[in-house]
Amino acid sequence: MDDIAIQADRLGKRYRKKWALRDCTLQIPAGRIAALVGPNGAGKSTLLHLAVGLLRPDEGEVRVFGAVPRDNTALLADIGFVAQDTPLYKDFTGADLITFGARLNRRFDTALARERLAQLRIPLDQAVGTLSGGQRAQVALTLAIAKRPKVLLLDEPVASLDPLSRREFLQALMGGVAESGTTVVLSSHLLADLERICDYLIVLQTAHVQLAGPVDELLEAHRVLIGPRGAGTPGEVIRESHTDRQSTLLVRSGAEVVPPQWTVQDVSLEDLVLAYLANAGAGRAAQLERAA
Ligand SMILES: Nc1ncnc2c1ncn2[C@@H]1O[C@H](COP(=O)(O)OP(=O)(O)OP(=O)(O)O)[C@@H](O)[C@H]1O
Repeated sequence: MDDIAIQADRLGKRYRKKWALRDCTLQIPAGRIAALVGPNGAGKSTLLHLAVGLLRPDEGEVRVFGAVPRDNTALLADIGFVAQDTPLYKDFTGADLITFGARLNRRFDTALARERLAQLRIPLDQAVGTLSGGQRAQVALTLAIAKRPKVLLLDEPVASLDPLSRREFLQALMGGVAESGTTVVLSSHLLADLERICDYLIVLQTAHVQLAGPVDELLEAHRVLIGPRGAGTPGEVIRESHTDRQSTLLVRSGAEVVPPQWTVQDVSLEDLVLAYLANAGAGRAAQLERAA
């Protein structure tokens, strides 16, 4: 189906006995900018590597625009991928890499690549191995964008950028994507950045999907309630904290009427992600305790 860019069905990847990703079922609609979040080791890079076909699943499957990436090399032209450590041929200059990119990719936009690097004042004639970490990240991102992919997978693309470059990069990404309709999946720990630009959210914790869906629907479906401790609560409690007298709850709510003793507040993306991660963490700790 063309309106679904990435579809995972019970997708799993294991290293020896340990699952890096398990039972991952999700659909990322085309044209979205999806945030992939979760703590270190949650399985974010594994999911991205499976989606680009660099890893083979041990269970289930992932499809990109309906095709299985590992079996379908033609699909690679439609996928741009920047790995976490932005690997580049270190002895090559930016100009070499642009020439290389243009030879390998039919749709490669040489002018865009040159312009972007010039704007960033990254010299085209310098070996990329001698550029700073942030500059190398920008070169890798530029090459991926210039490929004009239908799906762009970015593994922590802004981690090594300074705050201004980060903001500029994310703005450029949003602008470029809005024009071209590219679907972007971007993993990051920087929730405030993600809140500004992403309209789809995937939360991973210890190899499992905790939450996935359009950001606006997820924010709409949750709220923070503040009220007297012990009062009955409407909705499913995801996260709670208490003082002697007062409770603060993050709840998934339906159409229930909130009793008047509760004050209702909207939820931010950061509140939502942290609540689900903390909740999952508590659930896992209890499971481990029971298993011990
Ligand atoms: N090549 C490998 N061999 C063995 N275990 C691996 C390998 N690659 C990943 N793992 C394990 O799989 C799990 C998921 O790793 P992954 O790199 O996908 O996490 P991540 O969410 O991207 O983490 P981070 O935020 O630190 O980048 C981790 O427990 C990791 O140790």
